[in-house]
Amino acid sequence: MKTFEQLWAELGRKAADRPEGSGTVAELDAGVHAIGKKIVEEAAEVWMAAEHEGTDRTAEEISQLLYHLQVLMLARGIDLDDVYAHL
Ligand SMILES: N=c1c2ncn([C@@H]3O[C@H](COP(=O)(O)OP(=O)(O)OP(=O)(O)O)[C@@H](O)[C@H]3O)c2ncn1[C@@H]1O[C@H](COP(=O)(O)O)[C@@H](O)[C@H]1O
Repeated sequence: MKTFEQLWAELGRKAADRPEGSGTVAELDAGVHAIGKKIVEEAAEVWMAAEHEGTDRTAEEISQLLYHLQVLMLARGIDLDDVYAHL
């Protein structure tokens, strides 16, 4: 288990160190357009899970959506504080 902030720190390190086999590095290399499509796909899966599946499945889909949102933030150079400023 990890928190949103712990995942953010981990993904930041992956983006900087670019370790072999990292899905995050591959997704960053695919670019903002591809990451955006992944976000839309995961958002739809969150919606479907919330309507038709259980709490655990919905939480899992939400975690994947949060992951892809963080990858997009890295791709666009957006920090947590940039987002928190709008909450
Ligand atoms: N939390 C996640 C995470 N959530 C979602 N995903 C990715 O998003 C995909 C979503 O799963 P789906 O089943 O919806 O997608 P799919 O269509 O079956 O898979 P794809 O064909 O799209 O890859 C997964 O296959 C992962 O590629 C994640 N990939 C990585 N992480 C975490 O990110 C960290 C860094 O990961 P790496 O960069 O891969 O080392 C690690 O702590 C990981 O646990």
